[in-house]
Amino acid sequence: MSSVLRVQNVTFVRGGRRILKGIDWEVKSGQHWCVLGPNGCGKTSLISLITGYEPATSGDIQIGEDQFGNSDWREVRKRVGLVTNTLTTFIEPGEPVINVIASGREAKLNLWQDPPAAWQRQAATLLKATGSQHLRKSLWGTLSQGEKQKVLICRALMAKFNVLILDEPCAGLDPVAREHFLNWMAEISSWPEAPSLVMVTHHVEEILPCLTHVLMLKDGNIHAEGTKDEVLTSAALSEIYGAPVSLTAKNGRYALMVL
Ligand SMILES: Nc1ncnc2c1ncn2[C@@H]1O[C@H](COP(=O)(O)OP(=O)(O)OP(=O)(O)O)[C@@H](O)[C@H]1O
Repeated sequence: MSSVLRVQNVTFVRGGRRILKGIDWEVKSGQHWCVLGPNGCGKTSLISLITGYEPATSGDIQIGEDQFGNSDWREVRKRVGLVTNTLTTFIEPGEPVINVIASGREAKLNLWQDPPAAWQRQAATLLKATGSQHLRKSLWGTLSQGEKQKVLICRALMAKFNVLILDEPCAGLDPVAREHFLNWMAEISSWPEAPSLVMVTHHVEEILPCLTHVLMLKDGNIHAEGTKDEVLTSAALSEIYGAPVSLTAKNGRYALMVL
C-alpha cells in the first residue's frame, strides 16, 4: 500500500509551549483514520500542520510523494480536503455560498471575485448532490451551523484530494443531520478512487465501520495508533481521558459510558 500521508518526528511549539512533541504517523492508501484525544491534546494543531495552515517547528510532513519545504506547498495543499469549523471564522460573512464552495478548487478561503463559470456550475452541482440547492443564492454569514458544515463539505469536494480531513465535522449537527452526514462519509469511503478519510472527533458513536484505524493523542504525544480493533479499547480510552470509561460495540458502532 502506498503512503498517502506521512508525519515524521513532528514538533509544534507556540507561545513557548511544546504543543506537539514528536509525532510519527503514516496513513496508507485504502486506510481511513479516526483521531481521538482529550481537549487541548493537539488534534487541531496536527491538522493545521498537515494542511499547511501552520508550519511545523521541526520534522517532516509528506503528502503522497511531496514533502513540505521541497515541493510547492500551495500545490500540495490542493490535494488535502479539509472540513473544519476553524475555517468558518476566516470566511467573510458576505461571501456568496457558491464562491465559498468554488474556493475549494484552489484551496483558497475567500476569492474576492466571482469564480469561473465552470467552477460555479460544479459548485452548484455539489450543493444539489447534498440536498442543499436552496442555499445557492445565500451568503455565508446567513447560514446555520449545519448548513455551513454542508457547504464546507461541498467545498472539500471541489478538489481532487488524496486525503479528506474532517475536524469534528458533526459539531453543531442535529442527530438526524449527523447520521445523514456519517452515511455520506461512508459513501465517499466506498468510491473506487476514494480519498483516505481522517476524522477528528470526541464521540466514539461517530466512528463508522468504514474507519479502519485510530490515532490516539494525549498531551501532544501519540498514545496509541493502529487498527481500530487493536487500539479502540476501554483501557486506552480511560488512559487518554484520565478517567474510567467503558466502551461497548454493537453492529460495528460504538458507545462510551463514563464510569
Ligand atoms: N498558536 C497557538 N499559540 C499558543 N497556544 C496554542 C496555539 N495553538 C494551539 N495552542 C494550544 O495548544 C493546545 C492544543 O490545541 P489544539 O487546538 O490543537 O487541541 P485539540 O486537541 O484540537 O483540542 P480540542 O479537542 O479542544 O479542539 C491547546 O492548549 C491550545 O491552547
